[in-house]
Amino acid sequence: MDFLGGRRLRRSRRTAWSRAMVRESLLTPSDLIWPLFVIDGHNEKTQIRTMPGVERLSVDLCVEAAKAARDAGIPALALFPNTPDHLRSTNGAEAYNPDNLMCRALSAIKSAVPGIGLIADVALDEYSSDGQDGLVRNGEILNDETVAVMIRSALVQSKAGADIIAPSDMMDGRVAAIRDALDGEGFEQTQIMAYAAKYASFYYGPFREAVGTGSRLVGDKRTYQMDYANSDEAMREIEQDIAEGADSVMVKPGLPYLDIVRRAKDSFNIPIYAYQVSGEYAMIEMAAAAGAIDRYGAILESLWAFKRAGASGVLTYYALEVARKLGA
Ligand SMILES: NCC(=O)CCC(=O)O
Ligand SMILES: [Mg+2]
Repeated sequence: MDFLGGRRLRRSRRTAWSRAMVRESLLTPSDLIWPLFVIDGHNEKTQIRTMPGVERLSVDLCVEAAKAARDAGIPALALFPNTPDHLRSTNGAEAYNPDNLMCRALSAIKSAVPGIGLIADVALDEYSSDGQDGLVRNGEILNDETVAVMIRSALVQSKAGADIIAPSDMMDGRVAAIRDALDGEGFEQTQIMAYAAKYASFYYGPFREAVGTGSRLVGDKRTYQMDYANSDEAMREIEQDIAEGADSVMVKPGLPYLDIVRRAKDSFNIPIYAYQVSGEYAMIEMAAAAGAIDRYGAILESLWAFKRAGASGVLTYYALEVARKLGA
């Protein structure tokens, strides 16, 4: 046969050893960040209907989960509290209660499992009775007033043991404001992982069930989260958060936004994380349960795609399962 230059590209794919030799990206346990949903109580776990296989855990069980994660080689956990209803309010004051669920989980894990990184989500949706990430006045999401509350929240979290503050709210100016406040209180070593390009996405549905905000949310988040039609704007958001002092940035959701991950990787010299969100998890689980796809094959393929796109790591509900299997 007369090939162009005689090249047979299949040659390198013929055997397992050769495929391994030419593989361009790797997936290891240290690429996986595990989100945990925290609830009140002791020895409590509750199911999340739309996230089969993921459970909300009381603080003592989060400590056990953290030990398992550490033993599997997972570098960090991302914590999300399901705040009891009676502690949610329009001003989100529970966000800066030093004894809130988030802070109790941070300090319990930090003292029992000091070797694992703790990422604390900062946004008001987990504490507000409106289900919005910011304070609401006459239907408007207030920017600067929200940032003032977030600063207080970030400080109590840092005192409780957070290693990384992760503002997920998309308010303007919050990275600089949090950096400034942390430095002023002696938390110069606390990192900021900015949810820099967070899209107003339909893929967050199951997460809202998990943290108990879905049923309260009135309207949507399109005045602060990004329009899924945009890519240039994501570069401006990332550039801004880096300028404000972010140590790393995040793109969210994950798989539908791999173009953003790749573009960010090519444009900025900073670690980029992607969040494989709850709706992505649910799609894989439900397709697999219906017999449509091979479950574990699809999971690995999805996680590898993030690495191929240039992500430094992935926040994924599959972290423990995959880290264990990769390490086995
Ligand atoms: N700050 C976290 C989210 O907003 C959603 C994540 C998910 O859907 O898994
Ligand atoms: Mg921004």
